[in-house]
Formats: sequence, C-alpha cells, structure tokens
Amino acid sequence: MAAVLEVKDLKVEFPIDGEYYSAIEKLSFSIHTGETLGLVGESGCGKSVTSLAIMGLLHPSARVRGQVLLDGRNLLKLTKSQFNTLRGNRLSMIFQEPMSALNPVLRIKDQVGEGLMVHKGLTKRQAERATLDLLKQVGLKNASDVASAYPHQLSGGMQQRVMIAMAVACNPSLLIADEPTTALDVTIQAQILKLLQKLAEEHQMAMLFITHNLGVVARIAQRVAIMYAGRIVEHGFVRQIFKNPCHPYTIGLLNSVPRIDGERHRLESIPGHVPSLRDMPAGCKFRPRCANPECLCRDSEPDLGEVEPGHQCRTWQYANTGVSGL
Ligand SMILES: Nc1ncnc2c1ncn2[C@@H]1O[C@H](COP(=O)(O)OP(=O)(O)OP(=O)(O)O)[C@@H](O)[C@H]1O
Repeated sequence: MAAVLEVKDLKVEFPIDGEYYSAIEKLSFSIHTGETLGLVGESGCGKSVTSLAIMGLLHPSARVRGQVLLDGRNLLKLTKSQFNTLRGNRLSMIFQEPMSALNPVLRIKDQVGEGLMVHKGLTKRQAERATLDLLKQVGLKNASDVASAYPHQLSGGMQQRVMIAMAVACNPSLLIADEPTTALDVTIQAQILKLLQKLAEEHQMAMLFITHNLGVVARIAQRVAIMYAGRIVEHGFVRQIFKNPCHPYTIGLLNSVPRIDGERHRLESIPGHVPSLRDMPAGCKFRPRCANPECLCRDSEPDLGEVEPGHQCRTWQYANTGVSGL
C-alpha cells in the first residue's frame, strides 16, 4: 500500500534567548492510505509541534530539517501560497476546541461552503447543497437548521461534527486530528471516534490521531507511535504495544490508562515531568524518570531497534538490531 505521509528524520528547533533548542529530533514515521496512526505522549512531548510542522504552521523563527512527504511531495519545500492551496484540500486538521477554529460571526453553511467554493470551484448554490450532504454525513440529522445556525448555537459535539465536515469536505489525503475528543463528554467522545473511523474508511484517508490517552488510541488506530521529549521511543501495531510494551515510558503510560473491563486497579502516574527544551538530560531523555536507569543510558541515547517485525523500541536492549522501516 502507498504511503500517503512520510516523515523522514524531522528536526525542529526553536530559538530561546538567542540559542536554538531542539523540540523534535530524528522523527520518522509513515501513514498509508486508509490507515490511522496514533501519536501519543504527555503534554510537552512534541505532538503539536509535529502536527504544526506537517501543516506548515510553525512560527517562521523555527528551524526545520528533514523531509515531510505528502503523496511524495516534500512539504518543507513549498511556498506559502502552495501550502495555502494544500491546506483544507489535500491536508486537513481538526482541533481539540472546535469553537476556536470556527468563525463566530459566520453561519455554518458559509464556513463549510467557503472551502468547497475555493478548493472545488463550486458555485454558492452547489456549495450549499454539498454542505447539507456533508452535515448529514457527519451525523447531524437536522442539517438545514445546523447550516443556518451560528457556532455558539450548537453544542460542543455538534461543533466538532461541523469541524469534521469541513475537514473532509475536499477528500483530503491526510487528516490530522489533534485531541479532537478531549473537550467532549464521554458518550459524545465515543460517537466522534466512531464517526472519524467511519469517514477514514469511507474516504480511504490517512489519519494522524494525536492524543495523550492510549485508551483512545486502542479504539481508533491500527498503529501507534509513543513520543517522549520530541523522539519516538516506541512504535508498533496497537496489539503489539498493548501486549508487549518494551519502553519504560510506554509501560508508564499504559499503567495510567483506566481499565474499561470493570476490574478495579490503582492508576499510577509516571513520577517527574517531561523536560523542557533547555533542560534536556544527556543520554536517554527518559532516564531521570526511569525506574531502572541503565548505566549506558547516562552517556548516549539508544537508536530505535527492532523488537519484532513492525515493532520498534528506543532502549539499549534493542538498539543494535536495526530498523526495517517505519
Ligand atoms: N514556539 C515555541 N518556542 C519555543 N518552544 C516551543 C515552541 N512551541 C513548542 N515549544 C516547546 O516544544 C516542546 C513540545 O511542545 P508541544 O506543544 O509540541 O507538546 P505537546 O506534546 O503537543 O503538548 P500538549 O499536549 O500540551 O499540546 C515543549 O517543550 C514546548 O514548550
């Protein structure tokens, strides 16, 4: 199957007090047609910087190296206007807070319709008809009432459905979903996950699903990349990561996921915190929080190595096994 998105050796640095500090390092992954990759990590691990780099929305002062290939085209080489054409068209994104992405003074039909007119060249009338279809597709039954409403007249779940309608309007190759259910209550979260799953299948989209919650990933993604301090520390199929987690950070994240099988157990949080960019430890970045710090981790950082086909981990145990591709 063809890779829709290939991120190769991405590095992002930000200037702080005149010096550059690295927020993303050695980041490589790919997503194929119809596939969802979950990108998981605590706050400050670099998930948003990754998505902003792909979307071409990083602050101009950021220094970006490596390659971000969408359908084989390196996005890091695009001009601003080429990026503007791509965004909302081949490349879409939905955010945690739909209200911050919707325009409060425009009716829903004008906001959804605008993308269709700009990117698909529809007339106003055609765009209105297509908008109604899209609103129905995302499960909004009273589509014509929703189309005439302003964002504040809709519930959070409805606003998120509208955002999803806008995001899939032009059949993107890649949809980035950044914590899209975090602000919603649990029942609505489940509905939105189901909707995204259905649309990804129907439209054969590749999806990058960003979250801090491994439990959510298990429900929507086929593969998962665990991120810590701007690096992928473990990567594999969801069943591999849940059955055989190998990196101490992944194990820590799994111990902090509430069980849904009803069995009660104590949730453990990982002691310590994600290092800030100016505070990165030498060697393994997780070492200060690790329950079993190995002496080797102090001096240098292990590369990703293969645990089993499709499953890679950044610990010394696997460091010299090589990686057959992500
Ligand atoms: N413009 C910037 N200038 C300097 N540092 C930045 C900038 N943007 C992000 N960072 C730093 O990069 C690191 C990664 O941040 P990022 O926002 O990607 O984390 P995250 O995993 O998405 O967290 P959250 O879940 O809270 O959004 C953090 O240490 C953050 O402080």
